[in-house]
Amino acid sequence: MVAEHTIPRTREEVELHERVRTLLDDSSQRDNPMREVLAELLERSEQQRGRLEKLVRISDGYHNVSRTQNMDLIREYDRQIMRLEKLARISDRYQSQLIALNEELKTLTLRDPLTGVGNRRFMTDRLREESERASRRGVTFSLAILDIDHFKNVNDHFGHDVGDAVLCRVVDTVRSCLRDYDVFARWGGEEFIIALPDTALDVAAAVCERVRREIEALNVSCDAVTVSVTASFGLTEHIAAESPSETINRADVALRRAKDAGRNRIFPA
Ligand SMILES: Nc1nc2c(ncn2[C@@H]2O[C@H](COP(=O)(O)OP(=O)(O)OP(=O)(O)O)[C@@H](O)[C@H]2O)c(=O)[nH]1
Repeated sequence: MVAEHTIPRTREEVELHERVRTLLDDSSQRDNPMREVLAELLERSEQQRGRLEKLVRISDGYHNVSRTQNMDLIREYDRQIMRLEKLARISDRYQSQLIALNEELKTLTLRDPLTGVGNRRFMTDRLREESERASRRGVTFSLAILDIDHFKNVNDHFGHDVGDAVLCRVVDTVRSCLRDYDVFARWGGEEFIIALPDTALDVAAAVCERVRREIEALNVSCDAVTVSVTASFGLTEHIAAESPSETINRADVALRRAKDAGRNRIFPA
């Protein structure tokens, strides 16, 4: 392989080189005492040039390796950045899915799965908030416990599915009679609580009467049968400084009285 000259000669250098070569090759100059010195000088100069070219080649090689290494590092860095961006996107998605799941779980723990209304826990939380709000602002709220009459008979005569259908229709009916900010939940079995914020007993009684009448007028068709039910109500107005369970207990006593008095009626505490 012919060594590539990495240090180009200038035109003057080439000419000088040729002139010295011609002189050295000239047989008439063979006995010139300067010839030997000139030949040695040329030889030394070529060796010097050879060393310099070697140095340049090593330095170029080193430069190329380090440039390749730099390029590799930059590519690796870009790859890692892309990977990190992807991870961040996945983590964002994962986080929003977790938040949504959390919300869903929270909703599930506060909802009655059959009817879709709030459950006992939901109502307990809301009543705590409502009684705090009442004492803080000096406002009132009324609370009614609604219990479907002889519901056991519905299940016993028509089956559990019909009983479930009745529960769902009663829930829809009650909801349609309430305002958006009224609070309604299934307290357990065939028993429900209605809390009416900023509502005194007489107004609450009128709301419950409308609900009672709507339930009485219901015809629930399911599994080839049509069922009608009635409901009894124990109603009370929250007393300042009273706990939610004390309010509920008073409404419950009124409900027992409504049942004892013949059902399908509203009894105030
Ligand atoms: N289908 C159905 N029945 C339920 C559900 N939860 C409770 N029950 C039934 O509701 C009935 C309640 O019966 P009781 O407590 O004796 O009350 P009742 O028959 O309504 O009688 P009174 O309240 O005295 O008028 C029981 O038969 C329970 O099995 C439910 O989610 N679905």
